[in-house]
Amino acid sequence: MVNVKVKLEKRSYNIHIDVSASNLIGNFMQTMKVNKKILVISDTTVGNLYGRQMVELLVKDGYAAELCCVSTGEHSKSVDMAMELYTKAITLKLDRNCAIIALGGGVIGDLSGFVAATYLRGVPFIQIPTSLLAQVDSSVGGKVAVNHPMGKNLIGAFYQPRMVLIDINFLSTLPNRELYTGLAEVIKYGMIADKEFFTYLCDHYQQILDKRPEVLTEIVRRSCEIKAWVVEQDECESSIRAILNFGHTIGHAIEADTNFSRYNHGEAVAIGMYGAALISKHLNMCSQATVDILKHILLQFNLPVSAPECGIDDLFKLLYRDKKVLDNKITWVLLNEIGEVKLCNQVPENIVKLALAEITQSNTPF
Ligand SMILES: NC(=O)c1ccc[n+]([C@@H]2O[C@H](COP(=O)([O-])OP(=O)(O)OC[C@H]3O[C@@H](n4cnc5c(N)ncnc54)[C@H](O)[C@@H]3O)[C@@H](O)[C@H]2O)c1
Ligand SMILES: O=C(O)C(=O)C[C@@H](O)[C@H](O)[C@H](O)COP(=O)(O)O
Ligand SMILES: [Zn+2]
Repeated sequence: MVNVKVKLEKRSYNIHIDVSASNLIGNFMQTMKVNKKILVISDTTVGNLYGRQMVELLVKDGYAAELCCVSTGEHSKSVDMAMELYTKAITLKLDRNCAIIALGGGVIGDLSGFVAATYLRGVPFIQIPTSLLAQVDSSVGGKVAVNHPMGKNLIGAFYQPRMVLIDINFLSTLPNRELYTGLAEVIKYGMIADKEFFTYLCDHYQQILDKRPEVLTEIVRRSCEIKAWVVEQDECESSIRAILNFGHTIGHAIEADTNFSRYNHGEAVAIGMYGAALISKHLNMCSQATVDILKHILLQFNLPVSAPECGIDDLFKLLYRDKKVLDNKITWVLLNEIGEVKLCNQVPENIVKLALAEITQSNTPF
């Protein structure tokens, strides 16, 4: 078992990573000191694959676990769905010592975490991420949220889980498209913080695409380590945590502009990272060669680098819904070189529009 610790004083927790780690759920729950009643939230896809097995493991260890599945997909990350889950929690008479477990991808983690943070003003929350994206990113760090039709994650909180339990075996059933989307966030870690890790991804791309468990374990471990290192320094994003948003300013605008349905999160972030790299190059911060290396690995992992359905002006307006906008100025996460980014709130409009023009061209179909 690989363990990564997130050190946040009283809110510190462990990330346990292993093939078959979820079999130990009962043992880990004993250490949590929570009530025997547990609500497990999943989506219908993951619930059908792993929900019953998880509930049975918990029941075997004496827990009264109830599984509640919401429909699969980004549209479940809504206030309406949170309301349905509050109703479920009230009906089950969950009290403040009863845990909520998120069993699923980032949608389930963000939605369940939001419910856990707000139901009775906060109940214990455990993440069991099943998609690569959730294992490397969304289950760690405590950002929980639902979407508003006008923008991504606009209603949310910072609420840390008590534990993250990562079972690499879950990835065996993950569709390829969802593997690629998780890889977008993995590439992000290389770009923002670790050139050596970026090189590891380039060198092992075939083993990654073949889902070799030892290589997946390594990329999950290193990603969690980088995320923990950033979050420990700035839990509520008043400074350095913003680097985890590399590619997201444009990415979230693309998601909202296409009604959260054409591109999934990682795909939109892939286009957004390419857009941010183009802005960096136009500002002479990084070289064309650096932009090309990023584009190459994105394409190698079957990720898009353009969103031809989007219009420049629509995207430009949506950029201002970013949570990093202060005094009507966008804080951009820009690239110096692979492994090093910089925050910048002085990017001229014409440079942003130049990059938006490039990423809305349809020369690289997806
Ligand atoms: N809180 C954060 O820090 C953070 C970070 C990154 C992304 N996010 C959010 O996460 C969401 C995206 O997460 P996602 O990509 O996991 O999407 P998702 O939760 O929709 O999962 C993707 C798809 O994979 C399926 N799936 C998940 N695990 C599976 C498995 N083991 N086997 C078979 N199918 C499986 C799901 O049913 C779904 O169809 C977005 O809403 C994004 O904003 C949050
Ligand atoms: O944990 C963070 O901080 C991140 O920014 C991680 C992102 O990958 C993630 O998509 C996050 O949900 C974006 O947050 P937001 O604050 O821009 O909505
Ligand atoms: Zn993200």
